[in-house]
Amino acid sequence: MSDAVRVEHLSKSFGSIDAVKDVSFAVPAGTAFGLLGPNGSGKSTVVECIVGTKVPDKGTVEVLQLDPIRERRRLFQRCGVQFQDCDYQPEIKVSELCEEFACLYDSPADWRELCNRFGIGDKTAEAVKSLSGGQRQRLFVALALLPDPEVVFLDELTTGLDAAARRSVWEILNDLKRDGMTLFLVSHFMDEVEAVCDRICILEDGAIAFMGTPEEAKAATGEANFEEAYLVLSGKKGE
Ligand SMILES: Nc1ncnc2c1ncn2[C@@H]1O[C@H](COP(=O)(O)OP(=O)(O)OP(=O)(O)O)[C@@H](O)[C@H]1O
Repeated sequence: MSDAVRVEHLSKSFGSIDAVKDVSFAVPAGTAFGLLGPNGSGKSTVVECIVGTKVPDKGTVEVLQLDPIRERRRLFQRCGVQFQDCDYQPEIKVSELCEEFACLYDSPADWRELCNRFGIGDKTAEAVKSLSGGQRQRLFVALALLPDPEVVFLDELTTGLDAAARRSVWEILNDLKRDGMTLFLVSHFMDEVEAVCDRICILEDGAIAFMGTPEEAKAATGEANFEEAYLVLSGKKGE
C-alpha cells in the first residue's frame, strides 16, 4: 500500500516559538489518520505544511507523492481541505457556492448528491448565511469532498453538530474510507477519533508524544476509556 501522506523530520518555528519539532509520520492510502493534541500543540501548523500553505523550516512533506508547494496545482485537483468558513458573497445561495467550488475542479463530484448525503439537500436554494451553524458545518464538509479527492483534510469536523448528525457524518466517512479515500482528521473529540481513525498521532508542545492505534493508546496507559488514555498521553491528565 502506498502512502497518501508522508512527513519526515518536519520542523517549523515562529520567531522564538518552536511550533513543530522533528515530526515524522506516514498515512497509508485508504486509511484514516487522526492528529491530536492540546491547543497550541502544533496540529494546524503541521496540516498547513502538509497542504502547502506554510513552508517548513526543515524536513520534507509529500502528499500523493507530490510536493505540496512545487506541485500545488496538481495536488489541488486530488486533495480536499475543509474550511471552517470561507469568504463568500453575503447573499450567495448554497447551490451557487457549490457551483462556484465545482468550477474549480476538473472532475468534480455531484454537489447535489453530496448535499443530500449530508442532510442539507433541501437547503440548496437558501442563502448560506441563513443556515444554522451545524448545517453550514456540513456544507463545508461537503465542499471539501467536491474535488472527489483521494485524500481529504478535515479540521474539527463535527463541531456544532447534534448527536445524530455527528454519527451520520462518521458513517459517511467510514463509507468513503471503504471506497479507498484517505482521511486526515484534526480533532478534539475522542469519540469521533475512535469511531473513524485507524491510527493517531498525539502532539505535545510540537513534538510527537504518541503514535499508534486508539487500542494501543489504551493499552499503553492501562486506561479502558480512550479519552482518558488521550489525556494521559498528551500530558493533560489531572490538569
Ligand atoms: N503565524 C504564527 N505566528 C506566531 N506564532 C504562531 C503562528 N501560528 C502558530 N503559532 C504558534 O505555534 C504554536 C502551535 O500553534 P498551532 O495553531 O499549530 O496549534 P494547534 O495545535 O493547531 O492549536 P489549536 O488546537 O488551538 O488549534 C502555538 O504556540 C501558536 O501560538
